[in-house]
Amino acid sequence: MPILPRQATYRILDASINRATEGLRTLEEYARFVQDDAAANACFKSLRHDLTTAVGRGIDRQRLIESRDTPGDVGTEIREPTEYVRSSSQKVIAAASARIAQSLRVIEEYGKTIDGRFAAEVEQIRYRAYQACASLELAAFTSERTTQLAEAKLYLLIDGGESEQEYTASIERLAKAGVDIFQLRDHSLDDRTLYLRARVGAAVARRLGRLFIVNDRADIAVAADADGVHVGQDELPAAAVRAIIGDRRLLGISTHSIEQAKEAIDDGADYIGCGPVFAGRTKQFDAYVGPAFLQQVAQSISIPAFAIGGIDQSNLSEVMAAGCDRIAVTGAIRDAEHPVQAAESLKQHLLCQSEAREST
Ligand SMILES: Cc1ncc(COP(=O)(O)OP(=O)(O)O)c(N)n1
Ligand SMILES: Cc1ncsc1CCOP(=O)(O)O
Ligand SMILES: [Mg+2]
Repeated sequence: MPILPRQATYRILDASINRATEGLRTLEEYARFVQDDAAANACFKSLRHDLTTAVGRGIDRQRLIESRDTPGDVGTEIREPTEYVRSSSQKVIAAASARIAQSLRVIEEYGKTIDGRFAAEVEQIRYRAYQACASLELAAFTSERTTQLAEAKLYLLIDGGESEQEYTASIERLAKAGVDIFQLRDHSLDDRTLYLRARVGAAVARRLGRLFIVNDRADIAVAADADGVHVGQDELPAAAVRAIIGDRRLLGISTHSIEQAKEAIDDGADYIGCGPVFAGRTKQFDAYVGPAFLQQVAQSISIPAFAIGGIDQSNLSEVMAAGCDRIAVTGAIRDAEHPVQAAESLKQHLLCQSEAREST
């Protein structure tokens, strides 16, 4: 005795099979055209093919097609506003992965009422799909981070703020004003508060499509699910940081000479900080590298390099004249009368410089 009218079961199966194959195709295209990953591309293709074969063997195609009634489907009108928004390709992957998992489960469950062997075959496909989707989603996360880093111009070092609310509101305002990367650098916080601020800051930054880095503390960067960590010359060496953060998070290293910059690349840094260029109010130094170091970096360093130290609107042209169009700042924004306007203005100048360079 069927648990549902056969027609309804076939309608469910038809819709879910379409959903699953569309989701698999979405990931197949990402693996092929975005990741250039032949193995992942082949994996999704074979999942799609195996599902189609299983359906061909276990389900009567004519009944599937006959059951289709798109105009009479009460579900086609129901849409969540979020279905129309994917703020990044990584979100496309996440949505497609969820759709695949759900629809394979639906096919399996309703398939059991038609043919147990078919349901068992779909179950195996579902397990393979879980694994393949998770790998692609992780790879998408990593490549999105790298792309965001490559495009970043304005990097802001922030403290933990007066309260969590003030801190998150400030990140939101400044992200909208054009800050690409936030770094939590606050030596006054206890570990618990540092972790909590890092966690909430990383979540807010991710929602807004910005990167979030933790200063000095690889352990907190991982625990808070931040995008990476920044270390100086006297802190944990790169290999030790990598052992904690893995390959998927970003590693930034401070450099004060061209030799250190080259060493940072050899050690696997994703980006470098170059400074201190000028004297500023945030941190005092005995010596400054000046724009000459930035010029050396521009000529011979291939990874993103952020000039840091006393940079503001008054000396930005010197930094840019040295060939550097990425900066990391604190005081220029924190101490400005209007921090949002200061961020907007710095960003605008940096972008103008990059565009001018690209067009020559
Ligand atoms: C982007 C960036 N560049 C340089 C630094 C300085 O790091 P470090 O030399 O380790 O000094 P502290 O920040 O730890 O005082 C940075 N934080 N970020
Ligand atoms: C942490 C750090 N490292 C080199 S300069 C600097 C401080 C950057 O702040 P500011 O932009 O206010 O000089
Ligand atoms: Mg440090």
